Amino acid sequence: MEGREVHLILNPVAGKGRAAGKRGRISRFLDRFGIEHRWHVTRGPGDATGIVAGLPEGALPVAVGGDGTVHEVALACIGTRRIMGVLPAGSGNDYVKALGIGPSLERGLRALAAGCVREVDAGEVNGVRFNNGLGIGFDAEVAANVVKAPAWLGGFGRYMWAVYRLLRELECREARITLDGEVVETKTVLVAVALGTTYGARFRLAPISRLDDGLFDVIWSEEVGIGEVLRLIPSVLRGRHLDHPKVHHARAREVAVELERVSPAHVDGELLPLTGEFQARVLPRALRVVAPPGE
Ligand SMILES: Nc1ncnc2c1ncn2[C@@H]1O[C@H](COP(=O)(O)OP(=O)(O)OP(=O)(O)O)[C@@H](O)[C@H]1O
Repeated sequence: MEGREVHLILNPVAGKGRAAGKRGRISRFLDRFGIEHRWHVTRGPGDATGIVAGLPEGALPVAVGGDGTVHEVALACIGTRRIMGVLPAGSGNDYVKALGIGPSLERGLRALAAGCVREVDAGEVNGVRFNNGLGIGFDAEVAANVVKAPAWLGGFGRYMWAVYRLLRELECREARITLDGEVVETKTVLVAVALGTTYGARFRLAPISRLDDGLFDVIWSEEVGIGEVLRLIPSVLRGRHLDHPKVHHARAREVAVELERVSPAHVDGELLPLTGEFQARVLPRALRVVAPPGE
């Protein structure tokens, strides 16, 4: 990190407000390593992207929050040469799992001090960029309902609350999925177009995804009922669902998904405008992130 001014982009409400309390520990750690830093506190959704876009060239923004904050910082860095860092401090810390940092703030700080930079893939769907993944269908309905869950349940608890609430109205949709020109027709409960491994605070939907292979890992189900989804949930938590006969996996650079009806969808947990047509493509190694070296 030599010579680079570190700009910590803190989302004070992340982690149910606990992120703000980590400020002292982070500053002490960086001071010990002689890393100059400045704090920026976000004031609402979208603020982090604007703050990072306004930083001088060569400054290194570090998202201090959850996946929403990482997504907003990444939006200002994808496709530029700007390097970003991540210090996990949210309720959902999915992206850091794929980066090899995991949910530990200590590991994030050590990675920052070591200063190893990885070039990783980003994605774009219908013109919207993302760093971790696109989810269409059930996954996004859950993301939309998580906000209604009681805060005391925590990130994973709130996600499970939404999953069980939505199971009663579980719906599979006719879908035409095109993977680098190969067409699959199916009826599905969800299609995940993944860069990272983990979604919804703990679901290892794409356990074998790599961040720098230039490919999406696409996972989709065939038509499934409530009982099957209930049985699949523990497998997805452990990342063991890919050998289930109704779960499919493929890799592709370009993915199109056409649904019979509009469906909720999200990128990195942020909801997209309702549509039934999705055109996604990988942006190979378009993002530079401070992270432990990849294997
Ligand atoms: N000052 C603020 N007040 C309210 N919301 C904010 C503020 N700053 C940022 N945000 C928004 O908070 C949202 C959630 O942040 P983030 O994902 O980083 O934390 P989290 O604890 O993991 O949250 P969640 O569990 O809701 O995903 C982001 O979408 C961001 O835009």
